[in-house]
Amino acid sequence: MAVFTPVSLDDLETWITQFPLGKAIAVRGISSGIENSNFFLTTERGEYVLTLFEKLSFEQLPFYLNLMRHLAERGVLVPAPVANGRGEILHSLHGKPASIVTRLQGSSQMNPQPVHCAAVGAMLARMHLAAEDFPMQQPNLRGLAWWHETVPVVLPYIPDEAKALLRAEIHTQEAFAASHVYHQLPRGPIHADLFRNNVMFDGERLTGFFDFYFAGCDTWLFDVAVTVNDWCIDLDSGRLDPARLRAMLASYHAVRPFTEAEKAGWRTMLQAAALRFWLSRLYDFYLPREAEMLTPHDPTHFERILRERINHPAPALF
Ligand SMILES: Nc1ncnc2c1ncn2[C@@H]1O[C@H](COP(=O)(O)OP(=O)(O)O)[C@@H](O)[C@H]1O
Ligand SMILES: N[C@@H](CCOP(=O)(O)O)C(=O)O
Repeated sequence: MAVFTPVSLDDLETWITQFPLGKAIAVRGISSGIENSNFFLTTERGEYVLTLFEKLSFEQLPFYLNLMRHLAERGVLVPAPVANGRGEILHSLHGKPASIVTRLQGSSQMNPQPVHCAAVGAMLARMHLAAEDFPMQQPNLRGLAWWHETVPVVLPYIPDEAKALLRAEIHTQEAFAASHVYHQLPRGPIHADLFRNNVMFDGERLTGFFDFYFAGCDTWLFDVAVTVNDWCIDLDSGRLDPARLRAMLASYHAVRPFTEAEKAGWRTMLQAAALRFWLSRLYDFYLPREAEMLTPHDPTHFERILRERINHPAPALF
């Protein structure tokens, strides 16, 4: 939507010399960002994305940037942070934290077919496995603790039917999180927001996952459920699309087979993933941040998905 902090070629002339990228040739603001100031940057060495972080701090960013570097080094298709001569990947520009990452080719596939879902499923499984030995720890900051804190904040704003659903679902999720099955679920760093707008395709070829700024350590199954709830549904009804669902899960399973605990927890996890985004959308809708310039996402989309997952349980996992 905006570039909040402008950057010109003049601003980069000296700053860019710390990187092995040659001279900056062009810098162009990306209008679609909502959190940060993003720029397509052309240098003598190629195409990059420059980001000035408007909200995340110098303390918060190392987890995300190091995770991207760790994944890129292991062949997972994600933007690779560019290190300066001192090996640093987090920098400062105009007083804001800043990074340069490699530019992914292509564009987001907003009308995905089974072939796209299969590619996303396989890359997601590769990502989970590649992140297994990532040494940094950060919880999923939009996980159960945040849901617990946020439910009472949004409850006063929503209609009675929605209140009942929200109360019942948070109880379901608290019981699930305390269960034996839940504690057996494999975990590690996850993307946690792998929607269609956070993946690039060049035709049918997946070129990368990006926007890792909700990443954290949580169950792999939660990541799969978040992804399925966006990629494998009919957008109007929230209903699962059997062909896209099969394609995504089969290709994930072929790389990293689902465990028995994951099979047992699958349906509840699809509900958890719907609850997560219903809650954040309710929060942004009823309690917008000061000077928020954006039209908030529609919360009822995820309320519909949650009802759908409860009333028409998904097919069993492989
Ligand atoms: N590494 C990248 N390669 C190519 N395009 C990118 C890359 N990172 C961001 N973009 C582009 O910038 C846009 C905004 O990025 P995003 O991470 O969603 O910003 P914000 O965090 O500000 O919402 C994306 O929709 C995409 O078009
Ligand atoms: N995917 C979330 C919102 C997060 O925004 P993003 O553009 O950073 O992915 C939603 O749809 O509610």
